[in-house]
Amino acid sequence: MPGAGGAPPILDFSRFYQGDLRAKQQLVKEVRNCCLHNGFFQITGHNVPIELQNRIMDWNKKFFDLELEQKNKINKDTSNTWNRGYELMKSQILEEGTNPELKEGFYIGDEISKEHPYFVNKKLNSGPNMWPSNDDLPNVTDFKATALDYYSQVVSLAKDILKVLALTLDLEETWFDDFVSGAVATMRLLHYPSQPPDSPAKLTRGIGAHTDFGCVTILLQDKVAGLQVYDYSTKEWLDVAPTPGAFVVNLGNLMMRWSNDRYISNLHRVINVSGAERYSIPVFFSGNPYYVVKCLPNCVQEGEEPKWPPITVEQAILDGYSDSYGRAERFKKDAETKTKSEGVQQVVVTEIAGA
Ligand SMILES: O=C(O)CCC(=O)C(=O)O
Ligand SMILES: [Fe+2]
Repeated sequence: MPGAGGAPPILDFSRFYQGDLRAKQQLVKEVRNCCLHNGFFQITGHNVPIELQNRIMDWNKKFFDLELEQKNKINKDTSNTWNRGYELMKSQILEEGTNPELKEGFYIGDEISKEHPYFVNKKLNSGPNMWPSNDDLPNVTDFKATALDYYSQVVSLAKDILKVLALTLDLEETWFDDFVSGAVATMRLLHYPSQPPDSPAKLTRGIGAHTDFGCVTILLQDKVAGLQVYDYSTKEWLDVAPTPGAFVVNLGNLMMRWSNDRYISNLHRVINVSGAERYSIPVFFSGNPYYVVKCLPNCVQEGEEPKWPPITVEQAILDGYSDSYGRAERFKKDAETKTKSEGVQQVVVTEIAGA
């Protein structure tokens, strides 16, 4: 039975679209098993064309092939947008005690205007997006069109996945509609350089062990492995081998809160010891920033207290980001202080993280 154990199984999502009720119920059952087991599954049979997946992955590689100086012109910290643009290597630490992560990123969201209420009110994910110039990245209009097409198709898939998730929780298929209406989502192009084989022991991560902050994440991997999911029953890290055309889907913290921890927002990480460059594209579906997520009535027994207090989507996401980027900032400051106090020019970061 898919979802009963081991690495995230591949489920055929076309059963959601086919109109065969028995097949759809079987899909719901398989998804529920995965949610209860480790909150991860993979899907094929979705409507996002493989050709579009390939095109956005090609652009991902082309973007990160630019010179650092070109990427830095659209650094996400140099604009008044939130979470849009280029993110330098080593700017985040998701796992306390590890080194700044060996990944660089590029954040893209809805192409909203400066008049949009989310931008005016500085709500989550405020745009507009930042794109390289055509001089730096020839044919950038195609990059932009491909990225936005991919983004909107994956966001639409996320909404279908939420319908299935509602059914797994014995709710109406439309239960998440208010949360979905006006939802924000963030797409992140990622590049992980290859790491030395002793990386796990040296506390070097492509991305440290973390859970995702939002509701559901839909991830596209290229051909290079490196993603691992934690298995609580065996206390082992399970590899999620890339499968052409498949998306990896995982539940985020909001889904865990809603279900009073019945569903798992699971730890995962990336350590790329493959010897090759790794690229991936997660799309984080956060939801309507104003929406308040609170324990579902059917996930709490009579007389039992919900494990989590209600929280707005916006607060939950902001907390997650500020923890992880704040940690990287503190790490840099500690490293500087240590450098000054010891009078040395270079800091061996692994020593500090392990200390
Ligand atoms: O690159 C991957 O495979 C995973 C990325 C991830 O977990 C994240 O960005 O939250
Ligand atoms: Fe993640």
